[in-house]
Amino acid sequence: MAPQKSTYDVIVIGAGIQGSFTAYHLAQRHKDTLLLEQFLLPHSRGSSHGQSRIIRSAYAQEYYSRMMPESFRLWRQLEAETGTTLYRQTGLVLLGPPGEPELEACRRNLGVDEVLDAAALAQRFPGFRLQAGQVAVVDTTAGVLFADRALRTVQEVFRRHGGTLRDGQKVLHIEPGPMVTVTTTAGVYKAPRLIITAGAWTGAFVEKLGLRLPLQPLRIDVCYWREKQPGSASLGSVSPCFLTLGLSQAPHGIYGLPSIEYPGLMKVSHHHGSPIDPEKRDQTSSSTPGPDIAILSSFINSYLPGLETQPALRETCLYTNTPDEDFILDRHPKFSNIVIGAGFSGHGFKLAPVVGKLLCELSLGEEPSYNMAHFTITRFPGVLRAAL
Ligand SMILES: Cc1cc2nc3c(=O)[nH]c(=O)nc-3n(C[C@H](O)[C@H](O)[C@H](O)COP(=O)(O)OP(=O)(O)OC[C@H]3O[C@@H](n4cnc5c(N)ncnc54)[C@H](O)[C@@H]3O)c2cc1C
Ligand SMILES: O=C(O)[C@@H]1CCCCN1
Repeated sequence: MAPQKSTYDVIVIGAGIQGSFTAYHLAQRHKDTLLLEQFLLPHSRGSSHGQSRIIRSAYAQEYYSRMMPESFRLWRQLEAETGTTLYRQTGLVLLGPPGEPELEACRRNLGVDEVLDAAALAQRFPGFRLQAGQVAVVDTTAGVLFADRALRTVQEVFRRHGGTLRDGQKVLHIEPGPMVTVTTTAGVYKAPRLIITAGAWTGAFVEKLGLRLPLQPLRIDVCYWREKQPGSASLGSVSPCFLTLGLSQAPHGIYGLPSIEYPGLMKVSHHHGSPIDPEKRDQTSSSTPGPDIAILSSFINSYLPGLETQPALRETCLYTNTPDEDFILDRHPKFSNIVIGAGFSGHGFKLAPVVGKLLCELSLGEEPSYNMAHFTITRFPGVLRAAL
């Protein structure tokens, strides 16, 4: 057997959606790229699994909404390149109290004048019942990304462009230097550039490289609720995604997507979870309904009368949050040939094509295509440990 190749132009650690898109951009630019993943693919232990994610232009922060046209374009390009459907336009309803600052900022950034009241919303989307005094803003560009399929597709194209993907290899050690050495459970690899996109594991990882990043992994309970009338909230019906802003009973927001994963079951969950060590995620039981489920049940009872009020199914997923919920996309302050992409705080999937492009640009020493001020490591004080 020929000895395994061990030297590359770039090594990317973590084959979730961010690492996979980063590797895809690098390979498209003819960089000899190695993408390493600790688990056998596909897997459901990180943040990128499941069949659906929301994609929307509606963002309160202009620096994200400005990236969305390019992200939509790159998703379409991937669809065209592979002949695969990855996106379904459904629209998205943002709902909350009138004048709520985030809702207003989203409306402004969308360039939408219209604000719907309960009657207007019910006419457009019959499944929704707004509460008195609340309003809705509609993002017509929004829809659902077919997440598992998207991840598989981007990895396939990466390979087609000559990239190497090795799964079932956990990275154990990184030795910085002009040639970075990466030791895994199965081999030793070298490259002049390294990119770390290790999701919820990133904090522990970079700690060994002298960085204390404020990354908090959260365990998210994903809940599915049965349609009383089968098919009423399916992709084929007039059923949009939705997101609440500024509701007092759910300050982090409640969101939902039409029934996709499981016919007849609509996903409705909190945009929040409980702190967890990613290595111990299965040690906490999720079988007993907690207070968060009671809030969701009550929300469904009021706003989505077409659904039953007890969850039919619960799954788990991981967020990795930063304190300001903005991403970290930056070079290591001391080792500039090591780039870090982390802290996607539960909203990174839709932007992965642009994130991948930015991480690729940072790694190749190019001027990034967008203003990176909100994504720097140094916005957090005291991240560089004195010892290094
Ligand atoms: C329930 C839920 C709903 C969401 N909804 C939306 C949404 O609607 N819209 C949206 O835009 N975003 C959404 N997100 C967020 C989005 O899914 C994440 O931001 C995104 O998947 C993060 O991808 P990642 O590549 O950073 O992490 P991951 O997918 O976790 O990838 C990191 C990878 O690194 C690997 N790794 C870690 N350590 C090592 C090691 N030592 N060696 C080798 N490999 C390693 C891991 O195994 C993992 O595969 C949601 C997330 C969740 C959990
Ligand atoms: O990024 C998004 O669009 C969604 C919003 C709701 C929570 C999960 N992420």
